[in-house]
Amino acid sequence: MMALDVHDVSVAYGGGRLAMRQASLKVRGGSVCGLVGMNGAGKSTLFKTVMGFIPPLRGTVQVFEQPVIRAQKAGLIAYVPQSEDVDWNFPVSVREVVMMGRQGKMNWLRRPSAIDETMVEESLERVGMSAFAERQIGELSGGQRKRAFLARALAQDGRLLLLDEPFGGVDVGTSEAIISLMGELRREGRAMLVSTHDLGTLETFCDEVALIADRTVLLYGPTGEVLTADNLAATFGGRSPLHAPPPKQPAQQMEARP
Ligand SMILES: Nc1ncnc2c1ncn2[C@@H]1O[C@H](COP(=O)(O)OP(=O)(O)OP(=O)(O)O)[C@@H](O)[C@H]1O
Repeated sequence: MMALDVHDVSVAYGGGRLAMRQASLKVRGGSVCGLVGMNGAGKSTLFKTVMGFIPPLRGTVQVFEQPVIRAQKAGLIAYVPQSEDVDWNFPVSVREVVMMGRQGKMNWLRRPSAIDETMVEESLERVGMSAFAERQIGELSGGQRKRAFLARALAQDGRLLLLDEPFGGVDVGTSEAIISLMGELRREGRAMLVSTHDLGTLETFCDEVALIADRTVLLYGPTGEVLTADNLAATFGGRSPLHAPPPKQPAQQMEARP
């Protein structure tokens, strides 16, 4: 089943300039799609559109074959924000953050059930954060902060996970733990859209990659096919970060040498 189907979507903030134009992208259930592009290319805008924060001016977004609003209400979409988007001074413990993932599933009294409690404990355990459950979020390291918000997404039990730069500022151990967790989630049939600036690791965890440039999806498809020098040059404005630039001297000049 298609977990995410973005079809011909254009959006604008506050009715101004287009921040996303005619973008299309599909992500299957049980797969990971990497999202790469320069700063300002439109990755966060795509996330916000998929979460239903910005209504498209044109086009459609479907999550597990439902309109976004319905998918959100059903708790199908879980979001792991960029660290910059979180107020780390907010007085809340790790366990409380993870419990927030259960809110959509609680009754009107908002009192956690035994299932909610179990899901929270299991999620903390899965990301190796049980020992930090009572810690205030402002007192965590960068990697621990990521793990806490990953646990919140796990507790929510979403089927489409949006991870905004999960590898930003984390050490090798945490990066490996996140990649291994993504493998488990993929085997459970969940889908993931993962934005990253770390092109070197894309092939280790992505089934597919979407290249975002100039506020649209330039291209998406199987990782090996998409990550060519030409495609990366088109995405990063001729400055492909994976490959060295071509030699400056034209071939003819070299032939003329003795
Ligand atoms: N709140 C906003 N109001 C108006 N324009 C915005 C807003 N947020 C982003 N934009 C514009 O929309 C375009 C896409 O920005 P977006 O934040 O989606 O890029 P990004 O790929 O996530 O960049 P980064 O890698 O820097 O996070 C940019 O031209 C940006 O200036």
